[in-house]
Amino acid sequence: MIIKVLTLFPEMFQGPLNVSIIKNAQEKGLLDIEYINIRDFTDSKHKKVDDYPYGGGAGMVMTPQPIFDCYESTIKTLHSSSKPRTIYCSPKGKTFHQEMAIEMAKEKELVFICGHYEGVDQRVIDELITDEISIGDFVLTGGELPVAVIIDTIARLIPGVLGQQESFQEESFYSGLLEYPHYTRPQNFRGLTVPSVLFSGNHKEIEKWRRKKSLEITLHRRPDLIEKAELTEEDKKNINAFKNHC
Ligand SMILES: Cc1cccc(C(=O)NCC2(NC(=O)c3cccc4nocc34)CCCC2)c1
Repeated sequence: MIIKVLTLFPEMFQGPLNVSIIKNAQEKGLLDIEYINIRDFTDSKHKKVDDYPYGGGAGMVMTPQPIFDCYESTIKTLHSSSKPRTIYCSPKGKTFHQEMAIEMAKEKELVFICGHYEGVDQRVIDELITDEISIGDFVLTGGELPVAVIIDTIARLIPGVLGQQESFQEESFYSGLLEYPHYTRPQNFRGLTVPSVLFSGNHKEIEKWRRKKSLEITLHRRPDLIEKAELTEEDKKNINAFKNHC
């Protein structure tokens, strides 16, 4: 997959997308991420990329010219004849969730445009953007971190990016429930012990315990996920038992 990120701050991405699994994916050639600095495309002699908002008000707005020129130059380097999927992260966007990551991971090429200050001139969104996406309801200083989050969720879905072991984790998410508690060595840490079922070697019992813990945690913290999950008869019995105990 080829990803182009149009941003004023390419350095913002050097940390999160240059380590571990995502770095590995790029080294394996499964993913090619290029950062293009929008500032390199401004035609103002003072390198201006933002300006005061028409109609007044606080803050600055990113001007359209550098973004349009940066975008047009970028898509020339892409292979798809049609206009590529172009994502703008913003508080007004559709709330991001795993299904959207799965759908985007099927694309061969993706372009991200990062807003900063108060955002981009609306004409950028109207003319260039195919998907306006939000990662949640909170205030940020810029749209770079949301782009990094979305790239992370997509990259791990590209075949070959996750090792055998990690991709197994993938399955657990699709159960639609929150994960059971994880434990590792030592068995007794400062007197804090690990549930004994995990040493029983009885994989059926261990699976039952894990499923029960997932249901319990999900019921308490994200009951909305229970509605959507595929539940067995045993799951429903366990849920009723939890509800009766509460
Ligand atoms: C609830 C709310 C209301 C009004 C403004 C803001 C706000 O944070 N405005 C600042 C910007 N925020 C985001 O881009 C941004 C923020 C949050 C989630 C996101 N998911 O994608 C992009 C996201 C917009 C231009 C530059 C940064 C937030």
